[in-house]
Amino acid sequence: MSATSLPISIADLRKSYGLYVALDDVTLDIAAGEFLTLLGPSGSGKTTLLMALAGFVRPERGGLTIGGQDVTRLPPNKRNIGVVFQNYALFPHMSVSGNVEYPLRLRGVAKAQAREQAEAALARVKLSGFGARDIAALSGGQRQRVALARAIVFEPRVMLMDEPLSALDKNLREHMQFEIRKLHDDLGVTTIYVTHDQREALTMSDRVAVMDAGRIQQIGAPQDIYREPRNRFVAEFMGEANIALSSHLQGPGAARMPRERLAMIRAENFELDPAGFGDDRVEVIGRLASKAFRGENWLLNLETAAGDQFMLSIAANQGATCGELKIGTELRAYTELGQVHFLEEARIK
Ligand SMILES: Nc1ncnc2c1ncn2[C@@H]1O[C@H](COP(=O)(O)OP(=O)(O)OP(=O)(O)O)[C@@H](O)[C@H]1O
Repeated sequence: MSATSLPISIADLRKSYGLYVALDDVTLDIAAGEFLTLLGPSGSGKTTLLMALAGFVRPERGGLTIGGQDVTRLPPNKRNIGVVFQNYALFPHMSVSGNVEYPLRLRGVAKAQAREQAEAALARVKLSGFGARDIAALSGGQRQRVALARAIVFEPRVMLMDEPLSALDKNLREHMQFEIRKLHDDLGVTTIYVTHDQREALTMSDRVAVMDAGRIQQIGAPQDIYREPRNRFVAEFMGEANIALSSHLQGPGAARMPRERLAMIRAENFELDPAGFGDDRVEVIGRLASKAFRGENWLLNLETAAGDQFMLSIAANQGATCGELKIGTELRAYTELGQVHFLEEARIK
């Protein structure tokens, strides 16, 4: 954690557009130096929350503090926050250094000093020597780096990033996920990152806040949220979740489950081979409705007599026979009681 990183506190923040409540009394504390991701579907309020923090959206009620200072009524340029948007928002008519120097020039930093700081920021994002280039002469990944350099050049206390990688192709996107995380770790600046990509959220974050309908449905470390989602919404938004009533599951393990609860089992926690399963065994019996080869795994869809659908993800190196399975075949899939997670009945309202 660097000396510049500060904690953020969001208390009962509310924002409506007409009758539509975009932020429904959001309360959230972010530790100094933390990397927190807001994850949620389109329209869940992620950008509105970020913009309220940046000062571009005015909440009707609630408060925001950064490092203990109340910033709720402070204009954006007084908040000392670095912002990176989806579409880079670079000035196309300025050079790379012109773009990176811009926030410093706005703050009245002298030209020579600004140039020096811009060079240092460009070096941080591995763009040393690119200063004189035109923005138009850069690749998407390089432009995103310029946007990052521009956001860090004035040593902000907080960084806000709104889907900064969504315009990039998959490989570059994955590479940049690590680069951004590394930059965060080097600078130690408190970061709030917005995405609707659950894998990106799991990869990058210290904690993830899952949002739906203007509310935080769950907040926690990536592994905890993935393993122990509290409700159906979070379970289904994070990975392949099979959800069924506990009374619809079979095997000796199922007999020891609480009754009439919603049970969640991740697709990758099923196996087709019973070897190694004992008295904790939980079974699902169903007909193969469809199958798909996805490179590292096979995805099998079973339909049970009770009408439940189960997706099984069978590792390709263990599922050599999956290719031969005929649609309509009855299959028995196995997991352990320890892999069954019980949900609260519904999403938090
Ligand atoms: N200026 C506005 N006027 C009216 N409604 C708005 C305005 N800005 C946002 N909204 C509405 O508020 C809700 C939340 O929007 P927001 O942009 O915060 O969602 P999001 O989770 O960031 O979505 P996305 O992933 O699509 O960017 C949406 O239903 C949106 O239509």
